[in-house]
Amino acid sequence: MRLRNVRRRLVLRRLIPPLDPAPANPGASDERPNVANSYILHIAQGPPSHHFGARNAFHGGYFGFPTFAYAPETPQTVIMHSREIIYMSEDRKSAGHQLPSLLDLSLSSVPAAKNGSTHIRGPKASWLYGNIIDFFYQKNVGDIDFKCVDEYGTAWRMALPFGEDVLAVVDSKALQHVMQKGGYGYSKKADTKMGNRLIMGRGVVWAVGDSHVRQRKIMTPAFSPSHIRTFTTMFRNSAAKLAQKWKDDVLAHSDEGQDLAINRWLARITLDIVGEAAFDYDFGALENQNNKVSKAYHNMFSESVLYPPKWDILFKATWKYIPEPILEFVRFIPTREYSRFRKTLDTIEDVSRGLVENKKSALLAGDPKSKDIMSILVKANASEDPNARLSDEEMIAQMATLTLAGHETTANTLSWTLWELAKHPEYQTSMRAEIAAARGKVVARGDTDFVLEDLEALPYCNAVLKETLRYHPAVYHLTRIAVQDDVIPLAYPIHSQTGETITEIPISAGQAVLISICGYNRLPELWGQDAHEWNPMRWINGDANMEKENKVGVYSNLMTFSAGVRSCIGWRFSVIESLTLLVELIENFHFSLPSVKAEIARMPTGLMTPMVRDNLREGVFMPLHVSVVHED
Ligand code: HEM
Repeated sequence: MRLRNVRRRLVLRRLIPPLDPAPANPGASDERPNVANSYILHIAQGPPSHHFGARNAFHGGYFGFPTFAYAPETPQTVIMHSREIIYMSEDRKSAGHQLPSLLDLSLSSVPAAKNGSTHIRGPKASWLYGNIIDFFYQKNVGDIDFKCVDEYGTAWRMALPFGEDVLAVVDSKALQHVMQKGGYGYSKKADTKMGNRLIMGRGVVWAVGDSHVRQRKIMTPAFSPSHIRTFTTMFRNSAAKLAQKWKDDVLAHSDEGQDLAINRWLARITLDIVGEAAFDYDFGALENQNNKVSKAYHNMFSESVLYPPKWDILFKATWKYIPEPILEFVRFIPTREYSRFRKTLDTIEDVSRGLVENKKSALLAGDPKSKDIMSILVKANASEDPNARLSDEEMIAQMATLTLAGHETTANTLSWTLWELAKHPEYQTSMRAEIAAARGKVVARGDTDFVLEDLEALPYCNAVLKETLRYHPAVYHLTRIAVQDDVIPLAYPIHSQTGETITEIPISAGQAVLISICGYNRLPELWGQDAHEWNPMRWINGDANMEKENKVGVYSNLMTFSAGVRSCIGWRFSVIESLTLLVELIENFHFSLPSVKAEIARMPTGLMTPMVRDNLREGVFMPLHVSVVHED
């Protein structure tokens, strides 16, 4: 450690001219900053949200350099202590520049971890690939996480390529600290951010720092509980359309029912639903599976992300060193992943561009009634306040974001739900009975269909959905990077390599953290000894994780929709939509395992994707036998 510091200082002296005596910290403290531990940054002039010259930064720790950046236009010296900017030269201040917000710092300016989590136990890893290959080639998503929890407890150490250390956590207190209390203290990694950009554009999933704060704030009203409720009738109508389609066309000539690739139908209906809710636009996916948007998304992840080539794993590990404007060009690399992402994004952006223009004209022509999400965003854009507006590019990106984030994940969750129900028909029977009883009440009060309160009062249906969200979280991992030095507390102590008990983990700025959603959702300490079983009764009997002290996640103490300032904005949308579809399907159809035996695997395609083990070429595939429920 000392050697590394000495090396750092020597390199620093050679690279950077001597500093003036260090100024007092302009903040509350009048202590002189410790220049030896400071980082020197030359920043470029730019608009307030510009990620200044730090884009051009070397990532310190790897080569033993301090974090250092140089931008040739109007360079500006700033001294940073850790990630805090403690000094800005007078000429810059007198030119009206302010100390930039911490949030504005690009990830590439984060110094690499100093101590990391080296005393924490973890599986062996190769220096070149870390444990990444194991993750991409695991038989079923979660295999590695569950094994590590068994062996090391609620936190363990793994590696990313080129020996970068990553701290994996499933501990409730740690996750609460990192995701909720930490606010923006843990940001997205450069490769994750770029990955988000490639599939969704520069919308809210991609944005970090101030840009995220602004985008999220503008979008939040469109996802308020009261607004999402207004979609219930549309969800019900769409569910009824799917049921009718199956009865009239698909199953009409087979009394005994037949095997269906239910995932495809679910992807089509959830795409139509998000189209209507987000743009008031009918993608027409249910009627026409060859419509261009459905076709673009069909098997997008399984055909691009599954089993990535090794060169690409290493290539992505270098992205944090590459300035973002240059990284943009990876879109044009003619390999299966980058071409597929680019073509899909271009397709949805084309549709969105036209719709944004139509919405703008409709609003100008005085159509204030539209309740779809895009109309709300276009209306928000009439604000005088630039912080309450989205650019056209951002608006288009939000649409690409909502279309992808809003349909694949929900369709995936519903596929897993019906599969579990096919294996556990007793739950279908209980659900059908409670739906029939509720239907009786609806008829008795003179209504034609369920309202949201009726659906929310169905114990088995809600329990089955929650249990599937716990057991098969569509997004199973998130990665973050610590913006500043921190201490992560643990609810469940672990043992270090030398056998000491560890109750908290000090980390340095730059430390990568892996949030194992699938691991947390199956932690025996929280969910009981049967955590690895799909058992909806835990929600009915009250044995599910009811932890109050270290509550984490936005829904039912699950991590499935993440937590904190970047939690899933669409979780309510998804839960109500899923419940609506599930109730309609169980009321009208029986689901059982297909006539041809198929081993369903949880494949790592970026999402936890159901695929048939012997038929991976088919892509996402959940074949189930479906037959119509006949009234007695
Ligand atoms: C079962 C269904 C769903 C699951 C499991 C899910 C899961 C997640 C997770 C884990 C995140 C955090 C991602 C990250 O930090 O990188 C997220 C973010 C997000 N989700 Fe969902 N989601 C679902 C459905 C939806 C729906 C229906 C919508 C919209 C209609 C939606 C829109 C979003 C958006 C916009 C974000 C980004 C939030 C931000 O960064 O501020 N999701 N989702």
